[in-house]
Amino acid sequence: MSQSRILVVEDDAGLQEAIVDTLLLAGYDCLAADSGEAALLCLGQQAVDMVISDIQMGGMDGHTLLANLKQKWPQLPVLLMTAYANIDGAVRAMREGAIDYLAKPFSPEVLLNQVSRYVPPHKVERHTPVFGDASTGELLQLAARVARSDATVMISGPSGAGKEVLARYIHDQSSRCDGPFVAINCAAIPENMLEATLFGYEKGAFTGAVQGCPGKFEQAQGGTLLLDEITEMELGLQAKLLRVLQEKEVERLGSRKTIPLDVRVIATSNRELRQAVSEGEFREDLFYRLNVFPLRWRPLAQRPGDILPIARHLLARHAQAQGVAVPELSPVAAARLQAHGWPGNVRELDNVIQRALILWQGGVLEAEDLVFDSQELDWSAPAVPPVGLADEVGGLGGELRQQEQQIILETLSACQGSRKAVAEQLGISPRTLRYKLARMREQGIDVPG
Ligand SMILES: Nc1ncnc2c1ncn2[C@@H]1O[C@H](COP(=O)(O)OP(=O)(O)OP(=O)(O)O)[C@@H](O)[C@H]1O
Repeated sequence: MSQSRILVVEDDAGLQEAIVDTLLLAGYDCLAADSGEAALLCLGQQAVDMVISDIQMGGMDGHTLLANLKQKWPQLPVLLMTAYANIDGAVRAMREGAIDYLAKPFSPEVLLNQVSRYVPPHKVERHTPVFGDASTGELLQLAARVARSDATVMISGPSGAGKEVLARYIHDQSSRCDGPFVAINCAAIPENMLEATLFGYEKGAFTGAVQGCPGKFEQAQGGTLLLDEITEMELGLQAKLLRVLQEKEVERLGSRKTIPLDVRVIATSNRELRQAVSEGEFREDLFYRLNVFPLRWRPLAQRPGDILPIARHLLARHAQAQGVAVPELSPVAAARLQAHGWPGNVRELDNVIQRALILWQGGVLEAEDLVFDSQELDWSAPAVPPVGLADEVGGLGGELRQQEQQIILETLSACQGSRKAVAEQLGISPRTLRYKLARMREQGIDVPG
């Protein structure tokens, strides 16, 4: 989400500073000008989402500025400020197209109240996932239909395929789109903190809980909660989650008060959920509760029509962020991208594109600019890894990791792919093993399913 930007036009330096500080504290981005002329100059260089302007200023006054703004940027909301004695002028300005006015003096709350009616501090960007493959088009159509209901959705697919992107799309397509979208990665939060993070806690609920805090469920009220990598949740907590989903209410840790919930839940997993159930790692009742509408993101290589549109989208995004022109892909580079196996899916493609932009020397982006994750691991290759990758793959750390990965692969093969047996044999938790396997896949290592 990006911040909304507001231009404050006020010739009283003290008041200008106070308004800018209030808006910055509330999360807005601000520009300031001390005259109508300076405001127009500023708008010629940077886009803003709203203008707040004084009416009485030396030189160009607020009315003339408003007329100029309406001519050049008719959709731009303009809020005017005026002294009590000049309310008539403010009423005239509203007829001329100002959205509203503030009578001076006003409190910070009144200012924020007025501003937030037209522009929220953070702009919610709604994107349709980029695609070109007919099968992805069908999946997105289905997702948009499911979005209209309040059904719980379970998104499965390999790591980096875009599960979170799809979850966000469902939220954006639903009637909850103006509500919050809250994501929590169940694998990234230490097990002992996950419950408190999900359900919230009251002051004193545990050592260190110096003040009460709402959980992710409460934060997602009126919106959507994404439970990413749900299979990483331990069984005890799964039972509590099931209860919350069934009762549609939550109790913060250390509290008896139940809080009714209006939250749509989307869960994701890069594991085969049925297998996790059959291995006793995932509760069957929770599986059925979450799996009301299953959606499956296929690996990138199985939707080849998506590869080039997503690659071009990522090229444009990263080139724009770096302030460089967006390069075209040469036909050979495009064919290389199309031919690659993408074990790390879109995340791997993103890495390849970012690396390509580092190597790119202008003109068309050539096949030589593409360094695939699997090349990076090719220790016999004499090529020097690109800047920034050397620490990642070289040195003692890289060698040890390579050995560890080799051991994991050998044990996997000896245990005929049983993750449980491998974890036991290597003396690590199944969760740690899954994390390591996911990292290996991201690096392009072919991990047997
Ligand atoms: N269709 C798409 N269009 C644009 N960007 C995409 C698309 N799919 C994935 N991405 C980008 O690829 C990256 C990985 O996507 P995402 O985090 O949604 O994957 P994931 O399946 O949730 O991965 P994990 O299982 O590892 O959490 C993100 O940077 C995301 O923006």
